[in-house]
Amino acid sequence: MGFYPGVLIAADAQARLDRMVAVGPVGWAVSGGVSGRGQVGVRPADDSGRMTNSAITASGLRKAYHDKVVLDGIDVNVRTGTVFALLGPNGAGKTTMVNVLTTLLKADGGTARVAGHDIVTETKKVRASIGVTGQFASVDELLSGRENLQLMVDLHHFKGGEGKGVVENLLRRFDLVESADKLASTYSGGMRRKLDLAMTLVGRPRIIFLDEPTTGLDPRSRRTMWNIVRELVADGMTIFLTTQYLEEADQLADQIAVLDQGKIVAQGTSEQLKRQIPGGHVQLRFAEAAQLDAAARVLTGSTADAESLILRVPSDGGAKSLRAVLDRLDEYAIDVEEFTVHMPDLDDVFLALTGHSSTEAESKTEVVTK
Ligand SMILES: Nc1ncnc2c1ncn2[C@@H]1O[C@H](COP(=O)(O)OP(=O)(O)OP(=O)(O)O)[C@@H](O)[C@H]1O
Repeated sequence: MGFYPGVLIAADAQARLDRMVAVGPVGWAVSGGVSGRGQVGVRPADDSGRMTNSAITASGLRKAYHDKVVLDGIDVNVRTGTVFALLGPNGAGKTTMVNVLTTLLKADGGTARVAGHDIVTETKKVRASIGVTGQFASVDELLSGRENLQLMVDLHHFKGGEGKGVVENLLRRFDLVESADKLASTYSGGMRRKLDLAMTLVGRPRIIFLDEPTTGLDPRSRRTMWNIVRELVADGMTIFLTTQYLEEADQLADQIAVLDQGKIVAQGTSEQLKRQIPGGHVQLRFAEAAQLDAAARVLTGSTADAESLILRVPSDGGAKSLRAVLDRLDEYAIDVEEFTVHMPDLDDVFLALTGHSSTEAESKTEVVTK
């Protein structure tokens, strides 16, 4: 699933222009430098005009396709200037959630406000406040990077020189200067994603929806995208991110919601989620069954797997408890082949919460583009 933010932007250029005029002249931070959290972001106001700290709120959102329930009463609260990650395997309903919040799709029930505006009754205002990049970039392949950006600028009707400044600054900020005049069709997957995001930023959105921004990217491009996201948040933007990568949510998100079969099965910080499952353990591999049995007898609470000759010993991963395990083995002259410390990660969380691993989702990951 994915969608084409270009349609959204084109349909709403005037509203964005109105907002930009209200906000003031365009001035891009070339370096993407830190300007302080919350400094740039304007707090949304609710109907009574009160300022709120929530960039996005949703309550009881429901959506079904025929008899298939995709969103089954979703509640979220995304604080302004933070990264919120909606984590789930393929088909969990992530794109549907993004489409509903960005007003591209009507929910069957529930309410939501984005940038303080109701997604049903204030569609235009919502659209004027957000930027969206999907899994499938809205980049026009027959244009160069610079031309794609210029097209966005033209849609926003910047005045004269201001528009040129925006294009050049974004090219520099996203490290696209060298390839600016090459056709986007020659860009790598990572470059295309960067260009897509740069195009979204032309409208100076306060809230950005990134629908699986790194799916299919190689590890280096993924890290580049993570750094860009961190810079955007440092500049005061709010990011609603969907991902099927546990590490991505762990790395970027202030809050993570785990979506499974239409429901949010857990929500919290990465640390809070990790705390919901049993603690870490030390894994010891032995060369012989006799050694495994001996170790199992002297290390209390351990569980042995005779086939793999592996013993799991509960541990907090701290130096003290690790030393205690090794000292005990020494004391009984038991030789260990391999010693690894395993602290719980989000994959363990997913397994504990949903009863199934996220491996299914990750193994689907499409062809990696360089
Ligand atoms: N227009 C549609 N008509 C019918 N079913 C749909 C439609 N759009 C999505 N679905 C179904 O709804 C479910 C959720 O889809 P969605 O795209 O929201 O999931 P996702 O978590 O974004 O997954 P992916 O990572 O594969 O994009 C899937 O089973 C999908 O097949």
